[in-house]
Amino acid sequence: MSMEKEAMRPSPERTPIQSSKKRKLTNEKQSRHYKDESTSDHAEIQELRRNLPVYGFRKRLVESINANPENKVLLVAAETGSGKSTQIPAYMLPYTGRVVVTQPRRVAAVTLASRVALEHGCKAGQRVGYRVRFDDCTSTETQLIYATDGMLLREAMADPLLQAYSVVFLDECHERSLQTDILIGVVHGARKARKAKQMEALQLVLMSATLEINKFQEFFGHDNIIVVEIPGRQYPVQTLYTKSPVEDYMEATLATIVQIHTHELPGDILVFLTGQDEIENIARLLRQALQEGNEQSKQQWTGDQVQSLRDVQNTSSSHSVVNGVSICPLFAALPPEQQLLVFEEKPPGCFRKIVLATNIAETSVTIPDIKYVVDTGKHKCRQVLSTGMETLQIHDISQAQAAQRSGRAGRVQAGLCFRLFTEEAFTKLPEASLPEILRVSLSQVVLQLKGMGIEDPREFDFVTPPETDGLRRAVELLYALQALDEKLKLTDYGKKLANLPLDPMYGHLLLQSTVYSCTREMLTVVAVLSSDHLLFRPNNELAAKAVAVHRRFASHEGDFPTYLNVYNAWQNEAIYVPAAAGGIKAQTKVWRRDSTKRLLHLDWCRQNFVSSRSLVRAYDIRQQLEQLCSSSRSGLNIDTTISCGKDQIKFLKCVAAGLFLQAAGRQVSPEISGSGRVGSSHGKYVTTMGKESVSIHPTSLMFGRQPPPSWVVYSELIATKRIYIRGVTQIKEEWLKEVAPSFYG
Ligand SMILES: Nc1ncnc2c1ncn2[C@@H]1O[C@H](COP(=O)(O)OP(=O)(O)OP(=O)(O)O)[C@@H](O)[C@H]1O
Repeated sequence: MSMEKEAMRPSPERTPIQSSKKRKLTNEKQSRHYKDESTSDHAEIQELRRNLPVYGFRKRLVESINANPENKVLLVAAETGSGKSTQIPAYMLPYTGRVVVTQPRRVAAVTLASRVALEHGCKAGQRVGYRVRFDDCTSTETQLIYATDGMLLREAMADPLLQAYSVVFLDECHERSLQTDILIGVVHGARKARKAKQMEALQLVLMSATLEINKFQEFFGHDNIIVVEIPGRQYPVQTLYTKSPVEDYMEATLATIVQIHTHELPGDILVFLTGQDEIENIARLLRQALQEGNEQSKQQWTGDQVQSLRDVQNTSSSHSVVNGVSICPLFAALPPEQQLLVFEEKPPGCFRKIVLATNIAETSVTIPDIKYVVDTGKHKCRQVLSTGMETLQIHDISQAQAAQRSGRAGRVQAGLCFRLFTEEAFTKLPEASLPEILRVSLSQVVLQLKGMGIEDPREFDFVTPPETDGLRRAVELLYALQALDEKLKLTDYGKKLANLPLDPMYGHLLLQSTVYSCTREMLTVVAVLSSDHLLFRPNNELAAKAVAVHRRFASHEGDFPTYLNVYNAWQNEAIYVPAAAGGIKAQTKVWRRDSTKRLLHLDWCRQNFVSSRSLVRAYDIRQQLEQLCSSSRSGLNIDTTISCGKDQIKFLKCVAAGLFLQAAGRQVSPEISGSGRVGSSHGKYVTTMGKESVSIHPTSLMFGRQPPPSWVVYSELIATKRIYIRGVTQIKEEWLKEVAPSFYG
């Protein structure tokens, strides 16, 4: 791609967004997450807070929430970076009981809590804390909780009146995430119920930079809301467009990063890509470009070492420093502690950070020192096909998302946003994103609503009601899982499913393990499925070695038994001590005393081309699921030690029983069989639900297996140019009738 610098220059008529007031705080002293209060410049942080646009509105905001006898809903619309998420909830603290602020994403909830704790002179978990799936960092003294929307929804299942809270803030409402949308209805219901019972009023605040005020006026009623619009932003962000459409946005991304790096002033770069694959590819190409650049002009880029950050496995998705440039990936599947590395200061000798992120960095997060944003204008989002199957596909973003992305610059200094599309293309983007409720499978939501006692989901107060077809499909799925009875009431089994923080299908897989006596094994499989890809395949000369090493884990039966083999091998051959129990230091101590020649966790992972992060995350999730399953409070009371041992059939039947709705049979194409290539990796399968034609994904161990399995179940569908299945395990067709007679009988 030829992307001339001139093409990216701002045209005179494009005036950058103006700051309401010039601020002259230097960014060197910006405090970082997790920095102890004693070492931070508290006075400077307080001055920063006073300089935020929302500060002048604090009295009005507090009064709107506090002196609000009619209990109206407050809508706050203010620019990105103006202080909504960090300041407004905290303004309420002296005047109210417990406050919860929801975020669509966990990284935002965690980093906001850390930042606000720092601003208030405490540590996360004290007065300010967070709650995200599999991680509760709150205590009895916590008054301000940042939580993912999913976590608050889960709390509402146990406490529909949300009695623990005085004020609920729903942040980033413009995103219309499924859980936030449902929460709006749930909190609305809780408010009415509390009023009817003459209990303390529950205050509700909706916040966003790009709030569709009309939509919410319609929902709550014009007279029931107070709108506070706060103008101005802290620092200006100049937006630049390409002169003509780019042909290949990956190429354009790389060229733009290199262009910024070589021609623009110091400042960190945040790049929005669609997923892990793209991030890893750009990271690899960037490392090459930086190394080559260094060969050509050593004097231009200081620092000449390729180094890895401490404790981080050197894989293509790891943080790495090349010639003084730190390359940091940020995507949802990265374990939380890896995600947080992005927010840390650059290592010594490093003068620029380049963050390669998915849309998890799009809202609510402040990555200090970001001056440049590169926006591909794309994201990956879930979409239900007409057959009811859910896929992940790449789509254009909305104008609201583009505004959020550019808002990640200009938070601690003036910024520049490079949009890799034309201005005309921008005007053609939809103003707001299509609410997630219209795009995704609703089975989990229907299960949650039923768990909250809402018998008929059609009667729920939806901001945007889902399509009847979507609801019908969700109810059918839950009925097929026997979570609902003939009258569509939640069964006891359904209650158990609703208590698991898992997709209903994975929850079902886990609960089926009690029937097939393989709970120990299935806990591991479900934990691995909730983590990320375990096996790491490098894109370089080590690829063949990795394939050979992986062979020892490979099970002829497919991906699930292979996951189990990897996890069990790690448990037997590696020494791992979780951070809470002493981490690396404790591991090294055990290792010194160990006579069995086990390897340290990271060494084992490196040697076996296994992602250390995915294993640690799977380990954490497994621990928590195990606790939940065995506790009587959850109503599950499962013996988590029951194992099928070497009885592979029990294990495979359980996989079939858990995923019977995701089964596919092999379709032998005549032309392929005619050419004698029966069973080649080109083999296609047809799903039993929806009769979709699918292929095995190349990352599955089943890809290209000879002979190919006749019947499989799968954990995931991926749609690119064709539809692929991943997490593929071989089953027998006759098992389907045995394990799900009411469906296949
Ligand atoms: N971790 C951090 N490090 C440094 N400064 C921060 C940090 N978090 C927040 N800030 C400062 O506080 C400002 C306000 O952040 P806040 O997240 O409250 O804004 P916001 O209005 O909620 O933005 P958005 O709509 O993008 O979520 C930022 O612009 C930045 O100047």
